[in-house]
Amino acid sequence: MSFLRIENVAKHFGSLIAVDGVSMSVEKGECRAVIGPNGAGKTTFFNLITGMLDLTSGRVLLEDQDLAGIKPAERVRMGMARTFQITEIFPDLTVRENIRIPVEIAAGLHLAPRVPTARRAELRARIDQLMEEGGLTRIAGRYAGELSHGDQRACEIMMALALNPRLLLLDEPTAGMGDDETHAIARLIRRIHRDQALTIVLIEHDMRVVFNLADKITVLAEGRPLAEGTPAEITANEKVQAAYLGGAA
Ligand SMILES: Nc1ncnc2c1ncn2[C@@H]1O[C@H](COP(=O)(O)OP(=O)(O)OP(=O)(O)O)[C@@H](O)[C@H]1O
Repeated sequence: MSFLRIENVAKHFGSLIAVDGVSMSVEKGECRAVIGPNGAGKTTFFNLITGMLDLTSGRVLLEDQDLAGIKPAERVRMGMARTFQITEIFPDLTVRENIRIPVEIAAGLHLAPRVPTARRAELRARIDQLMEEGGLTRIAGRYAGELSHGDQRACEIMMALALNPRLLLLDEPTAGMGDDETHAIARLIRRIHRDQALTIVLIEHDMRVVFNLADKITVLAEGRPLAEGTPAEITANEKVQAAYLGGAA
């Protein structure tokens, strides 16, 4: 049984076919990269997995459970967390306040009028732990909106992790970053993947990051599956070279 199984999914927007017959099986603990030229359907494919878009056809199964009809918020409760191409954090809150929100949600205490003292200490410890793991402790009191792009992304990733996901979906985690920030985020993702044996699916344009992190790669082109394999197999694949790595991106 694959942890996440996508069966022949399609998404049509009127006459435009954004995703056309894509299947993918991801094993527990795997880091899978989804790559492809601009407009290949990667983000649409993600939105079909998280339930933000309804499928035109096909099936998405998490641990053999068909997710048809299950809303995005419920999928988060089932252990699916994601980050977005454009970072989604609260700019007017500090880093610590940002992390506190999903920690409270995960504990079932968000906006609770009274939090028992014992649980308050437990929440504080969890927030501290997440900030430490994300390299955020040094900037805990800074407003998120004032941070560098890389620190904002690290904050967003740790917010997703605060929900205790079993599957983490990352949409272009290094988009718009310079070399140093890209390396820092790639290191963070590798550490999370290794330490927590988390299943990760990421869309990524930076091939150094993809080849560094991914156990397997799925290549999309014009909404269709083009190839799937290990980084070495994808590098050697002539169809991929022609359609993508050759410069079409
Ligand atoms: N809500 C929508 N309505 C209509 N068309 C859409 C919608 N979302 C995406 N599309 C179209 O579907 C196709 C695939 O888009 P998508 O954003 O999934 O590609 P992508 O591979 O993620 O691209 P990029 O790498 O540029 O982010 C594109 O032609 C896009 O214009």
